[in-house]
Amino acid sequence: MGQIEVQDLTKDYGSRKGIFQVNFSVEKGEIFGFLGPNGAGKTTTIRHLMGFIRPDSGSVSIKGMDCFEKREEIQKILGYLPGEISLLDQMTGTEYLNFMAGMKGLRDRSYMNELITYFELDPRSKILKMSKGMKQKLAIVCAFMQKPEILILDEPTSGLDPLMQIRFIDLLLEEKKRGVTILMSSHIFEEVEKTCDRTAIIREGRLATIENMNTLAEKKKKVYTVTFTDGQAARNFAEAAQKYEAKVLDHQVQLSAGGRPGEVLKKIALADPVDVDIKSQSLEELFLHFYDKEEA
Ligand SMILES: Nc1ncnc2c1ncn2[C@@H]1O[C@H](COP(=O)(O)OP(=O)(O)OP(=O)(O)O)[C@@H](O)[C@H]1O
Repeated sequence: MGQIEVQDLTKDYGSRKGIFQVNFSVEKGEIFGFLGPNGAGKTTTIRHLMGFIRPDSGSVSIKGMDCFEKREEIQKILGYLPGEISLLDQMTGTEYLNFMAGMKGLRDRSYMNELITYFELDPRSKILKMSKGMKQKLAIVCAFMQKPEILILDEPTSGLDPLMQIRFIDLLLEEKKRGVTILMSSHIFEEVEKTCDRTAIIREGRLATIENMNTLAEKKKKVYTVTFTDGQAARNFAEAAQKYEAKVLDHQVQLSAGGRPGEVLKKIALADPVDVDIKSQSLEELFLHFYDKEEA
């Protein structure tokens, strides 16, 4: 059984809003991505995991504990980063972190301080006066500081600048090495691609697909741009490589093909070109159609 189990989870808000028959599980040590357009049901699913809402039907459990019945126990062991952060505005960042550390029974504050330094956060000012990015950093420190074995992260990098986004991804990869189980919703394909083992796409409250990121690499189309010394050599090669949708552009030929690259590369090698450039389709190109209402 997975660390996180979601079975036939349904919450019907009426007017076709909500989540319907959602099924997935997340194994120990796995990073599971949760993608989908605005209003698809990511936050609603996550709020069930935190025990904030009770399912209409189906079940949600973490480490075998029902998320609603055992919400107090579960919230204690989880690191949680909410999508919309509401912090205690009148406190300073430092007061807030100390308050939260106290609530979680965290004695050793050394990792908390390491995280503050790592994200270059100055927690001394009042939360009210903090920028969106600063508040996000504060919430990240709060979610990670107790080194939880399970992390639930709702759009964790929203509001972070590009450098901090990279730092966050590195932190996730470090946590993964520790064997932490992570469920993360996101709108950023690149961070999902860099970190997740599997990714689910939710659309209009229903799971559209769950993809394993390793096997996904094989599904991705690749575009091979093959350069020859002259146009005639390019045209000859294109003729021989028609099955790969060959297109001639002056003395270059573009081929595109899915699957493993071995067969195409052999064909290219036989033609002895001067150069080859290979580009893989991005996760965005592969997944974007799930965001298109027309296609739904
Ligand atoms: N308490 C509620 N009452 C009625 N409808 C709700 C409630 N909470 C959420 N919804 C609706 O359920 C749907 C799913 O919302 P949810 O916040 O889970 O989406 P999301 O995938 O997290 O979106 P985003 O990417 O915009 O954050 C939306 O249509 C939303 O309006």
